[in-house]
Amino acid sequence: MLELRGVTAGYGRTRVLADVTVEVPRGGAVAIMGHNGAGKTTLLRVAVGLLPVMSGQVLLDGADVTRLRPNRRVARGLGYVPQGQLSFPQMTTLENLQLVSTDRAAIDGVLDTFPALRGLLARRAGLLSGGQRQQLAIARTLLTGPRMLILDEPTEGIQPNVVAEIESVVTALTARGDLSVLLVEQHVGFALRSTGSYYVLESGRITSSGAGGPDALDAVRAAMAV
Ligand SMILES: Nc1ncnc2c1ncn2[C@@H]1O[C@H](COP(=O)(O)OP(=O)(O)OP(=O)(O)O)[C@@H](O)[C@H]1O
Repeated sequence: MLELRGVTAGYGRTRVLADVTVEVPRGGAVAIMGHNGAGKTTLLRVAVGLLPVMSGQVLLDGADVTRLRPNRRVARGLGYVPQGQLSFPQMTTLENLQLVSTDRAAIDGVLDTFPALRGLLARRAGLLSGGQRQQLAIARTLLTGPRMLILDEPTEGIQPNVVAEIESVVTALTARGDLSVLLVEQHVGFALRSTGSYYVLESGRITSSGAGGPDALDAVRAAMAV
């Protein structure tokens, strides 16, 4: 479970987030939506500990982690997949995974969620498609065994015909029940289908929130049209 309580944060003296409160329940999945520049990545960076709060608190499984460094949060079960499908391009898919764990059983377990990667283990990551590289980035983070997974725009820069593949991976993860997920995603339909609740962030403030599902589509579109 992850909670941001009344978080105000930004860069230098510039405030980007103002009094933001977000809760991801244990085993639940939450989507954050909003226009470019609304502060979504900033919110995730605060959750992970890459950016300090100006005020407010971050709680992980009920414990106050506001002052903990990112590596200490990871040790407590936080996993973060930043934007950009990051991988080491000269290394193979398998070698990229082995940077986190050389336990073949653990790698096999994670690959169950990424059947597309199984046949690509010997291929250099630099030769993978954007969608495949995104799956590799998520798989690598899953190898750290997180209970709380943070995904920043997994479909960013992905060809439209592969977005459904990423959606099915994310949906499989959010359906697991033993993993909490915080998802930033521009594709509103995908975000609502794969999560249980949503928040809309506009100019650093939460302007709308509610239960997810297809019924929320109109509410979110209206909130984002303002
Ligand atoms: N390192 C930084 N230094 C100064 N300002 C920054 C920095 N990173 C982001 N910002 C500013 O903070 C605001 C919010 O940026 P952020 O990346 O959190 O938005 P976002 O909602 O994730 O946008 P996008 O959908 O484009 O990724 C923007 O005005 C941005 O210019």
